[in-house]
Amino acid sequence: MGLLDDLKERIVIADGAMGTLLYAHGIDRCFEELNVTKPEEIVHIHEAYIESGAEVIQTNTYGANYVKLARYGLQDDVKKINEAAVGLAKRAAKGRAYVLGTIGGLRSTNKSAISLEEVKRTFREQLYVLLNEGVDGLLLETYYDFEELQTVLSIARKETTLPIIAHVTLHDIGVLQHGMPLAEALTELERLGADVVGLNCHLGPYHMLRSLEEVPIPTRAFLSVYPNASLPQYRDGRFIYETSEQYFEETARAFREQGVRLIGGCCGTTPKHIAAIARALSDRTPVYKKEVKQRHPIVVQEEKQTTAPSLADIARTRRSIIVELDPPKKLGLTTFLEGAKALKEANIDALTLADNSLATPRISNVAVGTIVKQQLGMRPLIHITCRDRNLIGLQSHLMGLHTLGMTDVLALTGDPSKVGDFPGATSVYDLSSFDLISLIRQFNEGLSYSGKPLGQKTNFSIAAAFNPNVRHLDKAVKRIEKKIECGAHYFLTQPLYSEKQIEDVYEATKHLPTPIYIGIMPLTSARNADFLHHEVPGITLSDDIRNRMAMCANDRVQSTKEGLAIAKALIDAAFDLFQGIYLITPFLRYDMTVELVRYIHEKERLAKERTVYYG
Ligand SMILES: Cc1cc2nc3c(=O)[nH]c(=O)nc-3n(C[C@H](O)[C@H](O)[C@H](O)COP(=O)(O)OP(=O)(O)OC[C@H]3O[C@@H](n4cnc5c(N)ncnc54)[C@H](O)[C@@H]3O)c2cc1C
Ligand code: MET
Ligand SMILES: [Zn+2]
Repeated sequence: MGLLDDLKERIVIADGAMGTLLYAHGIDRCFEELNVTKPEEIVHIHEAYIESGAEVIQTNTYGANYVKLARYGLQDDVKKINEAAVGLAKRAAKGRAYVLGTIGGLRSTNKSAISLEEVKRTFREQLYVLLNEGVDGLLLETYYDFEELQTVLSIARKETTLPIIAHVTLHDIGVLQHGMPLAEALTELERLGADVVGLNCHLGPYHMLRSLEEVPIPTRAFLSVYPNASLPQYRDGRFIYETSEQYFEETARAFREQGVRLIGGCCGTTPKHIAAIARALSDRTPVYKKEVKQRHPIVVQEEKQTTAPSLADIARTRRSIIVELDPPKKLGLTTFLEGAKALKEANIDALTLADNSLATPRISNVAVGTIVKQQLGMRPLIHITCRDRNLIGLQSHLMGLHTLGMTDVLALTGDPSKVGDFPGATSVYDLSSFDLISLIRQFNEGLSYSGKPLGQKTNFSIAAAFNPNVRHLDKAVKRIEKKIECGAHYFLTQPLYSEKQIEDVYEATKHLPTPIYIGIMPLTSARNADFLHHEVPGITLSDDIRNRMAMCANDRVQSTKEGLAIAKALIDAAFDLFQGIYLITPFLRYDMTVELVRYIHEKERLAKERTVYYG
């Protein structure tokens, strides 16, 4: 008889949390290291769960993988820690309980931070140790990212015929992080060969029950659930979980009605919770039938389509000029608004507004964008970085932009705080630019990050950054290809300072379907040129350009003229290759960008005249 035979006959009780129990005992570092340094404590916890009624226990290896152990400098101890864990669980089980080798998910919000290759490598390393040590089955748990779970489950299924339990983790009731319904996910896990499918962590019993109400009893696999004890409370600098055991007893019976066969606990649960489950389900009788609640169809109101074409569409069909005018670093908008007005009169397609560029605080670009839109009737393109807002703040920000009717956004990782005025400030980076682009695309489908319906689809047109000022242009192009896969509609480049570079960028990107706005920023002085050349990573100015600026070093009028002449030559180089031109206004010197806008329009007019004249 094995675990699967038992599950065929009856409900099986599993253990509860390890990590939060150790944390409650005052341990606030690598829990898995204790397999080696405090083995008795781990054995003691396993025993407590078995004595409470657990027939299945899991090794203390949730985070015993290369990536997570590296946070504690223990990356070389993957084998030692996993080997020890299996030994301790077996020692405690003494044949009274099945021992599952646990492997936890790596990816959370910042999906792109860990590539699938890294996921595979890390998983395999841990998997082989656990299998070699003779576990009775595998528990793949706390997978927020479904792609990751599909990947590791497929690997594990090829490597072993032992029972595999595969658990997703939800942010919200009934849906995975990108909106996939739970029932669909569990069916897919069954198809990939999991013997037991279910969910663990993050949600307490109430939300898990509501999630399971929409899940049919699987045909071949068994259903499992490991709820958290409750939502955690933050008290006196510590996280605390609280639930009554009575409540756990009641919910265990309700889980039985949902067809659950394997039931344990996740964060916050203790041997007392497991004892409560065992009491509630003392006869272990399963149910074979249930009524499945139909998922409410997601009501998504189509966003009223704006009649204005997107900046991507504009650049596909005609010359398009967008101009960056940074929100001021000091209070007061007089000069800024004069500049915006002058640019509007010069006839630009949009005003791009940076998000605290160079990690230095400026008046919020949404505040400035609102004024520009409402008072001047201009089209703002709002830059959004992942530096200053966490996943909550970013989503709230996007909802706010949608509400204000600002649909043009530039999704960026953003300059790190280290480079700015407040180097000690945190750079949040819950998401990278890739994740942010994907998030905005998901908003356009009417779903929040957690997969929850937003009630409406947003209508964002998504721009992304392209930095050709790198040693290997092909690598930068690969990055933008990845951004296109994530959902980017068009690109804005960093400022370029050589005609040859503009041609190289054209050659390297002409296969792409997305328009590119070429960045051009006029030089204002010799010092400005020297700064860019020597201190801004990636930017190189030719000797000729620096000499030209140096020749008029102390003459503002001449410097402006020379800076504009250089910029115009760059515009000439870009003109026939790219329809989109992105002018960057240096130091609120809008007189310079206004002049360049006029120059482009004039060039355009002459080009059209020539076409008419020559046919
Ligand atoms: C058009 C434009 C507008 C910008 N606006 C703002 C703004 O409003 N606020 C602000 O703070 N910053 C802004 N920046 C700066 C930007 O955040 C940094 O230049 C950033 O490094 C590149 O853009 P990203 O944030 O999309 O980074 P991503 O493309 O997401 O790159 C993030 C990080 O990955 C690494 N990386 C990037 N390219 C490569 C490569 N080829 N090879 C290896 N590693 C690489 C770098 O460490 C980089 O910092 C802007 C940049 C551009 C081009
Ligand atoms: N099962 C593991 C533990 O209890 C992981 C829980 S989810 C973070 O420590
Ligand atoms: Zn948990």
